Amino acid sequence: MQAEFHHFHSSFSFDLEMGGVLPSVQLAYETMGKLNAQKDNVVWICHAFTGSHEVSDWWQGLVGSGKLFNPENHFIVCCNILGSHYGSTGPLSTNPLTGQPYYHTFPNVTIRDVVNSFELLRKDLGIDRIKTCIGGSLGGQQALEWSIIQPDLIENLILIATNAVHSPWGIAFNESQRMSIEVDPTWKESQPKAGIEGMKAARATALISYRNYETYQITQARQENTTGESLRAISYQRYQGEKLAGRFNAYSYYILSKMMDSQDVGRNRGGVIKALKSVKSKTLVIGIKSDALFPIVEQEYLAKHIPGASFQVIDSLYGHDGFLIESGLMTKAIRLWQKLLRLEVNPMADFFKELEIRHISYAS
Ligand SMILES: CC(=O)SCCNC(=O)CCNC(=O)[C@H](O)C(C)(C)COP(=O)(O)OP(=O)(O)OC[C@H]1O[C@@H](n2cnc3c(N)ncnc32)[C@H](O)[C@@H]1OP(=O)(O)O
Ligand SMILES: N[C@@H](CCO)C(=O)O
Repeated sequence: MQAEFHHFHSSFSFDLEMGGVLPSVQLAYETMGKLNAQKDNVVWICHAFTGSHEVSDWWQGLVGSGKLFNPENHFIVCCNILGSHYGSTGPLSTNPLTGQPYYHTFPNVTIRDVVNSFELLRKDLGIDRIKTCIGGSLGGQQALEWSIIQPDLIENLILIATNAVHSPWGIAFNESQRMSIEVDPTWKESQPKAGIEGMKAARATALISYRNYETYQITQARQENTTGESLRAISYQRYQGEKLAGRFNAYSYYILSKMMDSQDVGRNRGGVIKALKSVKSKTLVIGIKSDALFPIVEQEYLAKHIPGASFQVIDSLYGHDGFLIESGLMTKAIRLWQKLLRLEVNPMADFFKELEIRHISYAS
């Protein structure tokens, strides 16, 4: 079944959490399958940092005919997030008030703003209930936030390699990447490629956090009797920067890294634990053992405080990026959870008693 691409447009001004305003909003989104008569087959997939709404492309292992999310049974929706590069309102869009691209004037957008923009699209599509909402990393931050903003909307929530509050470690990585962009002399300019060399360096730094020591040992092993520029890890870092520069812009990179930093589900809600306790969705949390950026202690924390949540760990050579790559393991984990839900079994209670000490130290 073919993916369909659409644009939603709202000509109303859209207020942002940090005080900015977008005079109008456009959202690019992909759908697969059809909304059924009962309107109970919606799967909403939230994409990550440099991803796009083209989930049929970047998550082929999970989405498609015969896959876990099958358009023959499900109505699958994935929406490009505000501030991104792929067709939703972002820094390269024209500001209708000035007739010029936003560039540096694009306002800060938080995870909550993204969820509020999804709400516009959801209502336009006539969706009253989401059967399953799933996301990894920045996408998981959106899915979690949505389940808190609208506690009766999402029946099943799947959070992968994500967190409730973005950590000082994660913020430090993001700030270091923004610093790389800022020192690019073209960053001050107002043109689509401003800061692009800085963004290449930022991506190379980010890659280190998306993978880990072991990944590089195996995929970029030193060859015997080589040194200098021919060391594999050197050309790999440079190639990855070039590759992203071919499909993204530095303004979006900057804005979306700040969006990731904004994640704190407890903000103005009486704290993180209170916010997590308000989640009513049946929840599966998946952590990746080798994730250096969103370490599994963050997913343990989610699963401990979201009522009735299940928790599964998968092993991957790819660290954090495993959520984009390990389709087989994620499918297995989700199918097992679906089976346990049918049997009404939650094997988590004893597990969390054992982890109590670690959670206390993480929360304090
Ligand atoms: C239009 C769009 O693509 S947007 C939607 C898709 N993108 C997203 O959703 C964003 C998230 N995706 C990603 O971050 C990545 O694509 C991932 C994590 C899924 C996979 O990462 P990849 O970069 O493909 O994997 P990996 O780290 O194995 O690198 C492979 C690439 O590096 C190259 N490479 C590997 N080692 C080296 C080296 N030593 N020197 C130079 N190049 C190298 C490979 O030739 C390969 O190049 P190619 O991508 O042009 O084929
Ligand atoms: N590789 C991912 C990592 C962020 O989760 C991306 O570029 O979106």
